Formats: sequence, structure tokens, C-alpha cells
Amino acid sequence: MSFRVATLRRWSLHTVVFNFSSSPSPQFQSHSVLHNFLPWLENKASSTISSSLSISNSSYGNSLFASKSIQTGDCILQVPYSLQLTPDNLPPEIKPFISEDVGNIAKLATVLLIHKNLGQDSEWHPYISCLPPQAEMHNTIFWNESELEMIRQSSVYQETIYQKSQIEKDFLEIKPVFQPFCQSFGDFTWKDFMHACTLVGSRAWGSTKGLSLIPFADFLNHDGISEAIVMSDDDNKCSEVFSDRDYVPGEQVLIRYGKFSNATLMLDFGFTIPYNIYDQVQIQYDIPKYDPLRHTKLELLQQYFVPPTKDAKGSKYSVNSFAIKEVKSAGGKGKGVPQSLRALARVLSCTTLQGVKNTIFDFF
Ligand SMILES: C[S@@+](CC[C@H](N)C(=O)[O-])C[C@H]1O[C@@H](n2cnc3c(N)ncnc32)[C@H](O)[C@@H]1O
Repeated sequence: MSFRVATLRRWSLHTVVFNFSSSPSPQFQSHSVLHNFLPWLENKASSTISSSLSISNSSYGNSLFASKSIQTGDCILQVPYSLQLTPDNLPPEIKPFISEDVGNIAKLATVLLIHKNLGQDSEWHPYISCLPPQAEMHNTIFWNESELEMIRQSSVYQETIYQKSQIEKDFLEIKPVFQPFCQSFGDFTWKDFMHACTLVGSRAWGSTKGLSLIPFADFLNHDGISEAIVMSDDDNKCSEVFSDRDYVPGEQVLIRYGKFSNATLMLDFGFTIPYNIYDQVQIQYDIPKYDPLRHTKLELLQQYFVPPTKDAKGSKYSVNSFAIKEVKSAGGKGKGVPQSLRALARVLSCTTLQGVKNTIFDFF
């Protein structure tokens, strides 16, 4: 059997940490809409999707709960590929006219919008009607100016601006293609498009089709320390999840979306977690132009500090920056000033070439 790990789709790369407490409580979906969802999906699949999970609400919005005892290693859900929404679901009238430059998130968002506009006539109506409205999403692209001002110094701010500009670019490409088909597929605004892109960005997994919305699996919420992840079983053509622990009936079942920092979770998913073992802070630095040692100092820092592995196009901070993943000290984790920060402070404050050279011996 060939299994692949599916990771929830990322827009780009991020870092920087700031602690937000829990988000406002979501408006709850009506009980009957949620209750009818799994029978509807299983009927569509002509197979059992899950015999051990049920849908309900929690403070995280739609959530999956153990409906009976679950043991470590149990397969808790199987969603056939044929029931997943991908960019391939774009109507053939539109598909050929969408530029190669438009990303998969935008394409899949367009699929969602078409089905949303079709309302009850859409075969996906029961799924679409369970997706959270924009008012329940707290991703930073929905923050107002004064909220964004609070994170202005962080790279999440830059990432938010970048993400918004990417969505705008895709919107301007897709909108004219869509226009002649408004009669059939309805119309959408910039706000609708941004909401749809954020839905896709926060609940679609990378797949052989580029990106897949996996109904039911996408009601699972995130726990950074869970070992349970969404897997792709190409032989059986389905996505599945195996439990990483035992659950008693009524407990919420959680999975790990990816090894994401709080900055990534905030940007792409609209929440953070209090103790995040994958957290990291992006430190940006610059040396004043009037510093006669500027060139030497920059060269040294760029040589010894590892920059982010991937670069987000348009990000200003990626060249002179490095990530701090974990603070270690003699007394244990999470205390003290990280070695790399002390090294940075020392380099920045050097006033002689010899001083800079000594820093190499002391720190690097
Ligand atoms: C893949 S969906 C999970 C289902 C979602 N709760 C819903 O209502 O459909 C991801 C979204 O769930 C919420 N979420 C997931 N894990 C969370 C957590 N640990 N804390 C707070 N919100 C969480 C966030 O709104 C996130 O964008």
C-alpha cells in the first residue's frame, strides 16, 4: 500500500510569534444540518466514511467527536478521492480560460463560489452550508487597520499584506473570465472571493490534484502535539486518518495539520495555541548605513545565521533574518536569552574590526 502524508495547504512562509488568546466563540451550525451531514456524505459515497466519529460544535467551530471508544491505530475515517473537491471541478466552460498564473487556492475557491451561488441546486449544498461564514474567521487578512497596527513590526504583517495582494491578483484574473458565465454560475465580489480563498487556505490539503477539500476530514481541529495526520492512500483512492491515541465516547478527536508556528496558524487558520512546540520567531536585523563596519557585520551575520528555508516572494524580511525555534538555557527549555540573539546583539554593538572577529570565536 502506498501512503502519502497530506499537509494542510500553506499559502507561503511565515514566522514571528505573538500571543493571542482564544478567538471569539463561533456561531454554531444548526444541530440538524450537522447531524444530517455524515449520512448525506455516506449516501453520496455509497460507502462508510466513519463509524466512530460524529459532528458537533465546540469552541473551535465544527468538530468531530468520538461516537464510540477509539483505540490507538484505528482507522477513524476514509473519504474517497471521488468525494473531494479539487481545482479539476472547475466547469469546462471556464477552466481553459483561467491563466496558468492563477494558483490552486484561487481555482478551488472559484469552485466553492460556483457551488455556493447555485444554492440548493448544487450537489454540494449540504457541505457548503456547513462551512464557516467570514464573520467566524479570524485570519489576519480579515483584521481591520487598528488590529493590523498591533502586529505592524512582525513578519505576519508583511505576510498578511502579501497574501491579500496575491488574492487580489488572482481575483483580477478570474473575474473577467467568470463574467460571461454569470447567468449560469452567478456573480461574486472581492469580499466573497477573499472569504472563499481563506476557506480553502485553512481547510484544503495538498494532493495529487494540487489541492483537495476533503469533506468531513476538514471538520477535524488541530492539536500541535497530535501524531494523527491526514494520509493519502493512492491504492484505495481515499484519504484516511488513523488515531494516535485512545478516545472515550464524547471526546473531541484532534489531528495535526502540520508542524506550524503560531504565526502560521494565525495567518492561515485564524488561531494560535498556548504552548506550541513548533513555535518560532523570525528575527529581522539591519545595520545602520553610517556604521563603518556595516559590510563586515552583514557578511558575518549572513554567513552564520541560517535564513528561512523558503522565500515568500515580495517579503522584505527574508534576507537579513533568521529564525529562533527553541530557547534553551542551562536551567532547561524556555528560559534565558537565546545564544543567537546574544550573538546578534554583540555583533551590532561592536565598534572595532577586532571586536567583530572576537565574536566569531565567542559565539560561532
Ligand atoms: C480544517 S478547519 C476545522 C473545522 C472547523 N472548526 C469548522 O468549523 O469547520 C480549520 C479551522 O478550525 C478552527 N480550529 C482548528 N483547530 C483549532 C484550535 N486548536 N483552536 C482554535 N480553532 C481551531 C480554525 O478556525 C481553523 O481555521
